[in-house]
Amino acid sequence: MSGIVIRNGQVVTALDQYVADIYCEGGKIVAIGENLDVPAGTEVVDASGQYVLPGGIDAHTHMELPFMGTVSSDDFFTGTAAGVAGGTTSIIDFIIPSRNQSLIEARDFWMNNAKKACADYGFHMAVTWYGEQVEQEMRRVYREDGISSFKVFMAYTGAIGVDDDEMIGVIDTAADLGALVTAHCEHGLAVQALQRKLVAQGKTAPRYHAESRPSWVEGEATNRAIMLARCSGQPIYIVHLTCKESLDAVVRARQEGQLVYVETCPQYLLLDDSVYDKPDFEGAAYVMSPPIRPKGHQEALWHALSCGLIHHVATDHCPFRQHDQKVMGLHDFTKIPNGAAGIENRIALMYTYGVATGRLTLNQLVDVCCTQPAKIFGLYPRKGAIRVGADADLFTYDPAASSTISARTHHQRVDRNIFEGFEIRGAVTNTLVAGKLAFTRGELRVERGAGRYLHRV
Ligand SMILES: NC(=O)NCCC(=O)O
Ligand SMILES: [Zn+2]
Ligand SMILES: [Zn+2]
Repeated sequence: MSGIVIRNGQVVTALDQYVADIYCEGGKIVAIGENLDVPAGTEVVDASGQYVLPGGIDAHTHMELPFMGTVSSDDFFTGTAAGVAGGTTSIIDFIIPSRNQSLIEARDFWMNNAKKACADYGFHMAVTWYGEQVEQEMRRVYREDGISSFKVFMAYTGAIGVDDDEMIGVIDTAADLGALVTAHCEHGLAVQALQRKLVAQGKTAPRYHAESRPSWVEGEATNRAIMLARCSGQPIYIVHLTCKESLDAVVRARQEGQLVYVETCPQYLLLDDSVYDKPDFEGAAYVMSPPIRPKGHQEALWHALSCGLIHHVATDHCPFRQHDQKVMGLHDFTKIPNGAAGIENRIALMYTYGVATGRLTLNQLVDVCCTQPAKIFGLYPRKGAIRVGADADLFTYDPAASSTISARTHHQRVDRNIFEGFEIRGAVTNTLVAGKLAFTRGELRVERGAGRYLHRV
């Protein structure tokens, strides 16, 4: 099998930066060094003046998710392809059974959908109800499918949300398995009460989505999730953390010696809640849960990221088209499908607004976008590393390029981009997935179904 060599790039890992060639064959990194001798016929990528990073991992995506009466608009193929265009080569998506549905039945449905992915994929298993059957099925997916992380929603009460009693059951079973519990933290009943009051007052526009889910509603649930994990002596992973109140809860727990992993997303770092005041229902594009926060929270998140309190920047990629999906909530914000796209822009945004502004080092960017998710979710050092024997998932980044984000030019299958008009410094120039050039000079060369399932035990 002929290989591929990336020549003369500045190789950047979570720890190092050095100039080297990287030779890949059979889907793996085979050699790293200066002026490597490679077999005749080897494809050459010239990365002079560019960075070479480990393929990005996005541990929070929702491809073709059935949700709020519709289905998220990127499927596993289009969503992973958009990720590849942005330097992301692996995702961890969520299997989300409906309440009372068998976890095994849901697993089969999601596994079948994901076969079309063009980049590697794993799954967290959401647990949306709890009992003896669920406990047995958690054990089964851990054993059979290497699903080593479970997710609970403290929001979405009456749909996929769980109560505290159910959450304790999930934490205890996960503890017994040595698996990690991840939590969406918002007080579900408080949100519902606020929604009812706002709608009764005729406050039905997208802005009221944010008002129905204030930061303290998230902060309370974050604190409670941490406390419930502590009762079982377990770590916990907080997904899409957005606000100071939640950070306070995390800091308290960390000071007391509890391991709390934290994830945030670019939208919470870069946008403020003025987006909900856009005219003509455009604020609906930003309806996601938790919502975009008022000014002030973003700086606190950047600080937490730069000092290592936040481990992973994921996207919560969950796109819904404006014209036929978001519009379902035109007269009632509670019916706007929650979610937005982001997988394609994550790394470029973190480079532009993190590294280029001096808030993050390049090594930190690699850490939070590539290495930490691999370590936390059982993929390291196969993923998240540039070393001999690791998967040949890599991308090159040209710091001299520039562009502007737009829904007109992105690959995500959605008609809005919540970062529309954002200036970008640098560009992803080549992405290798398992040693194959899947994106080069602006052209996607992805193969439907080429992605491999990631067993994580
Ligand atoms: N975040 C969001 O609004 N939609 C996707 C589901 C979730 O992560 O809560
Ligand atoms: Zn969530
Ligand atoms: Zn999500």
